[in-house]
Amino acid sequence: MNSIILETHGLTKKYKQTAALDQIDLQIEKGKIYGFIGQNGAGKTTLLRIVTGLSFPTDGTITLWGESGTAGLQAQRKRIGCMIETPALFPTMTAYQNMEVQRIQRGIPDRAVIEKTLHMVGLKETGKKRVRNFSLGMRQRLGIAIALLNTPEFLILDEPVNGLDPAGIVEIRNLLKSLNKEYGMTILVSSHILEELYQTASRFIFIDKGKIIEELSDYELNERCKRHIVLRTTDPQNALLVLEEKLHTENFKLMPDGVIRLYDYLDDIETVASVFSDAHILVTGLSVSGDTLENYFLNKIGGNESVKSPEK
Ligand SMILES: Nc1ncnc2c1ncn2[C@@H]1O[C@H](COP(=O)(O)OP(=O)(O)OP(=O)(O)O)[C@@H](O)[C@H]1O
Repeated sequence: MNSIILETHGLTKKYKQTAALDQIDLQIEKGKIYGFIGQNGAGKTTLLRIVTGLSFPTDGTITLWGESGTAGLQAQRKRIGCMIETPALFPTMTAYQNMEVQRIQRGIPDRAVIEKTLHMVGLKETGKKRVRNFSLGMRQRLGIAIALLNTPEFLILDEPVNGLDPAGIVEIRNLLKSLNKEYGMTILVSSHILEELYQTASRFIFIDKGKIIEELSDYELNERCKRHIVLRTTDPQNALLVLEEKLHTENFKLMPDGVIRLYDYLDDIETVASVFSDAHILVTGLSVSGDTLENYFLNKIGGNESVKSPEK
């Protein structure tokens, strides 16, 4: 099955006493956008640097498109585009001129790739405008354009929305979605703020203190963060009938453990209690649950401290 682009097993990186990465097992599938979420110092950059060959692991294996030997990895890395450090842009040059410098440095023969790539990131019309007059969002898009120069199948971006204002975040979000949708690009993008990638990624990988602590789909994340009433009864089947017949809702879900999640009546929990009492169904638990994205993230990493971006 060739849908796995990147796979790591027991990937570990130690700096003296610090384990920047601790036994990371990871799989990245073709065609998805992965949000790689973790607070500052969690290990995101370290992992991305190892995948792109800028750094080496202390232990563990890494496989790219099925290749894991040194030469094989080097060959496969040509299929990756990355923006890990802020790209060195020449402020007095235009977007095109900056791209031309990069093209020559990287020995990419086809000049037409510049126009094509600038078009992909929505910078084709910037003409003679110098980069020093670009917004931060435009500069980040130019950085992404540079990462796209080798027409990669797999794009790796480290905190591309860091420091951007909401409009800039939307620009990058739309860009990543279109690269994924129109060009089928697989994307791994890191951030220390879940909210920033929430509407972009289709899968989320949470990292904390060098360990992967959870991986889930956008659907699962939505489910966990969606506010709902948690209803426990001794008779779930009849409880569902009561919801339909007395509260006229089908907006609920019976979970495998018999708990009912009700997505209506969140502000009227007393009514819910009273219809069950009238129907003589014993309710053993009734509470409102669900989290904001930020709380979900904070709970995952087990604390409030140092999660918020110092820049914000
Ligand atoms: N060259 C290095 N020497 C020593 N320690 C390092 C080095 N690079 C990273 N670390 C440590 O490894 C850990 C992970 O750092 P990393 O940069 O990967 O985190 P991050 O999740 O990318 O956070 P940030 O967003 O702040 O870059 C941190 O404790 C960091 O201090």
